[in-house]
Amino acid sequence: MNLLIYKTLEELNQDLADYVIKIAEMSIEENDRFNFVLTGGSSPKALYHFLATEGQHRIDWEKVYFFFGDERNVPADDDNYNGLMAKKTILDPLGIKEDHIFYVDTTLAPEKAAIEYKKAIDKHFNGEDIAFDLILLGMGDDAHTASIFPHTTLVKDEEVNVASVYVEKLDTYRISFTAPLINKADNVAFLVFGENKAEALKHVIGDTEKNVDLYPSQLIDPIDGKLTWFVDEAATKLLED
Ligand SMILES: O=C1O[C@H](COP(=O)(O)O)[C@@H](O)[C@H](O)[C@H]1O
Repeated sequence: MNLLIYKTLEELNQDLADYVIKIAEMSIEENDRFNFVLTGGSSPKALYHFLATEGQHRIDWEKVYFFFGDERNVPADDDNYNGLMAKKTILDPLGIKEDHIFYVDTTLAPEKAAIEYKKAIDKHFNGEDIAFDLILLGMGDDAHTASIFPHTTLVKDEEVNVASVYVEKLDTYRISFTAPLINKADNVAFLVFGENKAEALKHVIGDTEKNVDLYPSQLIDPIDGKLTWFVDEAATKLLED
């Protein structure tokens, strides 16, 4: 595990954008495509804007396929739909074609949406091992990542899959990659900043004994891939040296 700590958000996003571009270049050189899983929520907006502006001419974006590590069970035109946030901040600005974007179909019931999403992934990988080139993840202040929330069925899900999950504290369904699917990726990067994430980060990174039911982000540990944390100083405030 590699922990990178930044003084400012600008430095963090600049470095993370460079890291995304570097992995994209390597993937395109090796496989002529880059399979990139986006994270949702509010944290990645500035990074996506950065990639769509400063990163615009640095790689061939036509060779990039975009996926979502989790989705909220809301219509595609709802502001909470992760796909809409990505559409506005990175996909439309870069002119990404629809057939390179794998949105979660929330017109379907959550369970069916998850099944169909996994089917679309299987089809894209065409029998090859499903190892994404890069999965970006955020982390909530309750230590959830993707939509693997504390004390939910997803914490114990051992299948390499996309699953639907009922999140009691939000009284809503989510559709999410399982931890085993995330852990098959070649590269996983967490983007975490802000003082409100400090308590969760302290446990996720700092605890010697794991409690994944309470801190689901502890489940992320790529089997053969690399895990990198991009965090700001505020989020590391409670970490011991
Ligand atoms: O609900 C979600 O939350 C996490 C963290 O979001 P943030 O707003 O604190 O950045 C996010 O990673 C996940 O994709 C999203 O659906």
